[in-house]
Amino acid sequence: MLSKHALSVQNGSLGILKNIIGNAIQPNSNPHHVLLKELSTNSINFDKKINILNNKKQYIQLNRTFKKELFSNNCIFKRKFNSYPNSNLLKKEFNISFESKFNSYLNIINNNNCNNSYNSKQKSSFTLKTGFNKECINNEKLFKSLNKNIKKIQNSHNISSNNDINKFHKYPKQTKNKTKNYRDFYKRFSSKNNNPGNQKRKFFKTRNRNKSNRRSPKQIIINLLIIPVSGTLTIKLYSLLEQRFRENNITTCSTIYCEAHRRNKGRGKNLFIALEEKKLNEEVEKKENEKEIQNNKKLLKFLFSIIKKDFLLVFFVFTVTLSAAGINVLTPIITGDLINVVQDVLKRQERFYSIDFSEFTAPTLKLLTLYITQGILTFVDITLVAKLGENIASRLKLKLFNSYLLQEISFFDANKYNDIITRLTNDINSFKSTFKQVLTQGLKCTTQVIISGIYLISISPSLTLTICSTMPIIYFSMNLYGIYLRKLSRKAHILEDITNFIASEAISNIRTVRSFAAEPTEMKLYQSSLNKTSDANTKLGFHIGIFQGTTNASIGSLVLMILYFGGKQVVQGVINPGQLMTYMVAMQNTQKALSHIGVLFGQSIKAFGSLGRVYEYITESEEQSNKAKIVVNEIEDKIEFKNVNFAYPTRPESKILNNFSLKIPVGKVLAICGTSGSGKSTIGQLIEKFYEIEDGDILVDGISIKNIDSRSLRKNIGYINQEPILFHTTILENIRYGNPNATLEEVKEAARQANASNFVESFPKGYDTIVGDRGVALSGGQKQRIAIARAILKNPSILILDEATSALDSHSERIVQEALNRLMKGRTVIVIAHRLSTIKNADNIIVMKPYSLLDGDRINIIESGTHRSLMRKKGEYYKFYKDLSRRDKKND
Ligand SMILES: Nc1ncnc2c1ncn2[C@@H]1O[C@H](COP(=O)(O)OP(=O)(O)OP(=O)(O)O)[C@@H](O)[C@H]1O
Repeated sequence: MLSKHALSVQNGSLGILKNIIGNAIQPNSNPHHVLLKELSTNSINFDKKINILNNKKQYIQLNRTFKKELFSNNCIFKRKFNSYPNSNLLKKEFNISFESKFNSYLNIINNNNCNNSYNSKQKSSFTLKTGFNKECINNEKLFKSLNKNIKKIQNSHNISSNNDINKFHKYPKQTKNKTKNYRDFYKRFSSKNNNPGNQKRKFFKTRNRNKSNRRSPKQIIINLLIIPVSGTLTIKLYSLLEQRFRENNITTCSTIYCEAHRRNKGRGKNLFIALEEKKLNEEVEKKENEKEIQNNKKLLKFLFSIIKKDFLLVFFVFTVTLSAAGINVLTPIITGDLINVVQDVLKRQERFYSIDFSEFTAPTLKLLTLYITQGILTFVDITLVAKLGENIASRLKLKLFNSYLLQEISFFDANKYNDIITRLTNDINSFKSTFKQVLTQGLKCTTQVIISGIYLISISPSLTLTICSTMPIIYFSMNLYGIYLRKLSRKAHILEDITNFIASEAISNIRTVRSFAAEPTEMKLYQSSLNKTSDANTKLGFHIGIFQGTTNASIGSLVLMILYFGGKQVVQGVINPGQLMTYMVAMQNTQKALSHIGVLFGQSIKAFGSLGRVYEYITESEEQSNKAKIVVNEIEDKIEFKNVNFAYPTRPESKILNNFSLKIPVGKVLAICGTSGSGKSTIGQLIEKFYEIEDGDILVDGISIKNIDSRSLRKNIGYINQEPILFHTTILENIRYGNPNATLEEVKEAARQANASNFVESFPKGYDTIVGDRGVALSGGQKQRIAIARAILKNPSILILDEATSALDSHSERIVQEALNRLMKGRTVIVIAHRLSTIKNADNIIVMKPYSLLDGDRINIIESGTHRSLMRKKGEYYKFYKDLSRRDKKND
């Protein structure tokens, strides 16, 4: 509230200040009064405002002209203020520090490039709207008392009401007599020691001296001629320039003011903010436009690079399409010829000549040839375009899929699964179909419109003119309605997507739905969404009906018009009946082609958008993969975290690791334990290079992980977590995922070592058993053992076990643990707390705490050492160990 108020005051003040400076407030309204009143009544608000402005400084850029103008104005203004004879008395009267307020005031003006130049009329309307006048009215009493005081002061100092300040204002219009005042002012204002007392004294002193002292002719010339003339000229020039400047800016100001007015529902208080926002928005808009142009250029280049591989195909499609368009234009002409022949024959029949049907043969044969050629061309066209479309779509899909596989893990955190898949399917498919249509229909329609248009004019220019005057009205109103229809269709599509999403989510989580007995809830949700979709589709159908009906009626009316006006011309002998027929068909074709072009235009914009989305993902992954990397074949020494600071890219504000340092020597076992959310799994993910670190470094054998090729690094790492994900394929293929070249024997051996062979062989189809989507057809322990067999085949030098057995019952856990123990032998192991025995025997144990729970700027590791040393310490690890052993005993 206060800040709004302050803004209003500031805006109002600025306007007044500008008016004072620009002499828009004439002598009777003493600028001091206005300023002093304002400063005194709004002292708190000014302070507040200054704080706001300081925070906003980064948004403010000074316009050079303005800066200059304000600077010069400040000087004049400051002089005026300082020249006031009794500012000290006023200070006392209002008990405020004028100097500081005034400086704050200047600060505001200096820091802000406000283009509000107003003339006096604008000023009054502006101040009225900003509420500044209200302030004045509210403080009328204060103002009156201020005036009284000023009068007292003036009387006590014998200063007439027509005081020097007012004379200064009048200066540009002053005549010879007033030159003296200017000179006095000039001297006084340029004086270094221009405090009010001194100035007053100097003023009278100078006057007296002027009377008594004689001057040299040179000095007289300087005083009487050069100073006033040059001064007058300078001021004239300045006011001229200012006038021009003001005129230029009035339009801007009123726009800004309207904006401010609108934003504040008519109160018009935030002019200043509106000004800043407008400028900021303009800059952002400009940058965005430039960026969009650049992006479109890149996109076209990308599209060209995709299409150019099928250059020959594109060439054939063009040729065939253009030929088909030519035939489409020729058909009505030949039809017209046929009609003329019929008419001739009929005329002759009227005159009792014998009928010769052979005359029909030529145009009929011509028409037949055209229809057959058109059929063949259409066939070739569709086949070629289908091939071209598929080629382009496949290339795009391959590129996009490849980009997905190369994306950083953070990409999958930031983007929804559905969006990712939609771009691969819907977006590319929509682009493909539109591309095909634009290439064939678009090209065909455009050619047809051009050739038919010329032909129509050549048959009857007057008829074409009459028809053309009505066609745009029909065409544009239909297009407008078409936009509305597309909006409705988009809405129906979205609702349909939501309905499908509700169904797919319920089905994919059917176990959860069942266990919570949530079937009725899901049903209700689905039904309500279905109802909405159905309503939207019904509405769409209704409007499509109106659209089609109106379109048909309009086309009918158009045909009628052609028949009416064309028929008249036939009777007048301007055109023959064949030409009328040709005209009618050609016009209908043109009209259809035009509406088709309109639809295609809308579609191509959408398709371009789809391609843009695909391209965005492709370029993102190219940026990732372009970073050159060092290949590591084997990790021989150690992995070292060096002062690592990390936050997940999707949640940059919550820090997970703070100044984290840790050494993991090769061949040793490191156990990480600590409270949930402390970042244990994060360490594993960083070693896998799933995320880039912000600060600090992770060194693998002394090489920064940033420079290491991710794939070569990951080949050395085996990651087994609580919930291993299997592919919807056979057990054999799932185990082989660890090493695609492994033989069946090697797979079986890995399964044996992972304690998986028994249960696999008990299945009727053995290793060929399909595990179901994400392995749903297997138990948790079985999935875990398949994952271990997979890791054994991969043979990694580093193993990360992230709570690998925590979701299993004690029997399965024992079996899996046995397999894990076998897997761990001879490898560097990072165990994220799960089994007491593993933790106990680890070479090093670290205990972590979430960064958010740490006091001050501490690191996440709160304890580290061997089991013995930590137990002796009886700290966090001791508590954790006791908890875990109690839980284990309970489970047993
Ligand atoms: N992909 C992610 N995006 C954003 N934040 C994440 C992501 N993964 C984890 N976090 C956050 O990072 C913090 C540490 O998570 P992490 O999984 O490393 O903890 P943890 O110690 O392994 O926990 P737990 O023992 O419960 O598995 C948590 O606050 C979590 O919410």
